[in-house]
Amino acid sequence: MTTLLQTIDDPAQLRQLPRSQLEPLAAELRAYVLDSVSKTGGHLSSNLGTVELTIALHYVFNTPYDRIVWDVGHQTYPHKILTGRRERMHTLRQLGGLAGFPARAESEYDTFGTAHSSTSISAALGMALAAKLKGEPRKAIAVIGDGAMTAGMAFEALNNAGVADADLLVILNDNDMSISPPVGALNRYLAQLMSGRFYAAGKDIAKKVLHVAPPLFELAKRLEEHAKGMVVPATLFEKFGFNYVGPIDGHDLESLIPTLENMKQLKGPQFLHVVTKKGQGYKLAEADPVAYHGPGKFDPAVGLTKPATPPKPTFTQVFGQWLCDMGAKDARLVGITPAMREGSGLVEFEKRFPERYYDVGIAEQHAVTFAAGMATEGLKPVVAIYSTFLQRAYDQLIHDVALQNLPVVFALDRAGLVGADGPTHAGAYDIAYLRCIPNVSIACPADENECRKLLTTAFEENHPVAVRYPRGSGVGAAIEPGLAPLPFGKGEVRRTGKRVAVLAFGTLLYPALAAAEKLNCTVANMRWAKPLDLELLLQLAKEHDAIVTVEEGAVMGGAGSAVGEALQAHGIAKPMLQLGLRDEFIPHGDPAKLLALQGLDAAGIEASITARFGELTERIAPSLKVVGS
Ligand SMILES: Cc1ncc(C[n+]2csc(CCOP(=O)(O)OP(=O)(O)O)c2C)c(N)n1
Ligand SMILES: CC(=O)[C@@H](O)[C@H](O)COP(=O)(O)O
Ligand SMILES: [Mg+2]
Repeated sequence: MTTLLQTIDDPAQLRQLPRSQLEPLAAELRAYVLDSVSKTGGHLSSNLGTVELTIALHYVFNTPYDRIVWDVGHQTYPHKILTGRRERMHTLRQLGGLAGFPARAESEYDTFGTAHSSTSISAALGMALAAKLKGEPRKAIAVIGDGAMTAGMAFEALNNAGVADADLLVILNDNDMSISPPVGALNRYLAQLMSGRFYAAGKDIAKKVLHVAPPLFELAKRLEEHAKGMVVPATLFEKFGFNYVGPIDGHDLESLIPTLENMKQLKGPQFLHVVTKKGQGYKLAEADPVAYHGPGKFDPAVGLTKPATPPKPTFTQVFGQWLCDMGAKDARLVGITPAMREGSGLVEFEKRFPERYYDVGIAEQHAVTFAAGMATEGLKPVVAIYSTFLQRAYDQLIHDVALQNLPVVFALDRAGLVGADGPTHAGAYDIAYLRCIPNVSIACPADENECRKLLTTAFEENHPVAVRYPRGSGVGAAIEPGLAPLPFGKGEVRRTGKRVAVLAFGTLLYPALAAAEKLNCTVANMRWAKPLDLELLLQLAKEHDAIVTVEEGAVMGGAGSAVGEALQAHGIAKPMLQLGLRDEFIPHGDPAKLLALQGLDAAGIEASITARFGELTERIAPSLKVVGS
């Protein structure tokens, strides 16, 4: 039997449905999302929460002519399903499959690529003003979550949009959650809006917007009424120049559709506040939206389960443990996260040291300058941040931390390829973007034990140091429990071979060792991309005919470039091969496969060395014995 959902390959078909069929459609869509995410893994709670909103938006607006920009984009699975991608949902976040976020290359309905948060209002305002300049009557809609709304960028856009003569609709999807429970004064304010006498049942609100009034007129009227003490104060969003409507129930199509239909006719900046529940409709996700924010595969009948045998600790866990241990030893340590408590491994630290734990919201720029301020007062801030999200705070890193040479530790998680999230989240650039900043050092641990030790080294230094480590686990090195550091700026030789020296930065040391074992190359674990261990480098250059560098980061400007620059500066001309991430955006997919495609697995490294320096190498052993593993 054909289901209702199967009849929708395009939102134009959705718009033909009678209103009475939308609720059954929502039920099917929700079940489809749950079923497909349980088979592929991916973002779940946020998608279960946007089912009705997605239907209502495509039902009321003439998409793709009207533009919907989804903030972060991790809530767009219902949108993907309704816009012709239903049958490809089983490929989600896999190599060659659908992306986990909106992607312009994937569909004309994905009007703007997102994944880093809080860009939607800016982008939609740009679209709205472009439409105006071109004389096109299209609408632009930004859908932004309460978490994403905490970022400075969202407020920069509101500030601009509130006085722009643009037909922009901002929809605040307020589920009272970020990935973890939301933080900050804005969250408190939104809670007040919901609990106070502003709150009205959806249908009443729908009536309120039935008469189409120019927003400025509405605002003037409200100000007048306020002066007379007749109404509650204008909301923050009205003060920003928006016509504010809400809050309304974001799961009630009978509220959403008439409200959107009416707001569609209004001119100028409009703001609709909808209230949704993260995980709506799947009891386990409703009860624990954090666990179901981005689960792996699971059986929906059972829910998430613990693996029978405990897996190797992830680098994130190694960091989290180190932070607690160092926090116990040194009361100056403070832990800072821009809204990534779980992902960055700070759950335990918050429990044990709540007074030294700071979740600042989705506010990377603020997080970095906030850390700088603390460092000026003698504290030792550790900013736990994904490599990709530190990109947001580049000026703060240079101007507020490095220029003043402040001792801030950057625990740079997700360095290198991250897999299913794809190019938006890959930590490909940190070595390149950090290396050029004076005073900043960069440690690249090769395994879990080194990670712990290098964090200690970083903490003991009196200047900014980043310790970069990848998503997931490494080789499973035994972790020494103490807090002993490794020497600052020093690497080590891990294998002595002939003629070709392979210099590895980070976890690719292990495939490099495997490749070198076959070709009888020397391998150095360089550990620091900055400062380079010059003594070791010059020694290796003297003793070998060729140098190969290996890193899980962009080749351009990366650690290999640093080696080339250093050799040149010392007047050493050596044939060099730089292996790392190519100058391209690397798609989503299984990280091991992606690394292999980049030629960064053992076989790829061996093949590249053979292709370039084959005559210098000796093929010595058929086995893949890895030194030190
Ligand atoms: C710049 C940036 N920082 C952090 C993140 C990680 N992140 C993804 S979703 C999310 C929470 C977003 O909360 P909200 O906008 O309320 O959406 P919800 O998850 O509640 O649906 C965070 C912190 C990100 N994507 N981009
Ligand atoms: C959408 C977003 O930015 C996060 O949910 C991210 O996908 C989390 O990534 P990790 O799974 O690596 O923590
Ligand atoms: Mg939210």
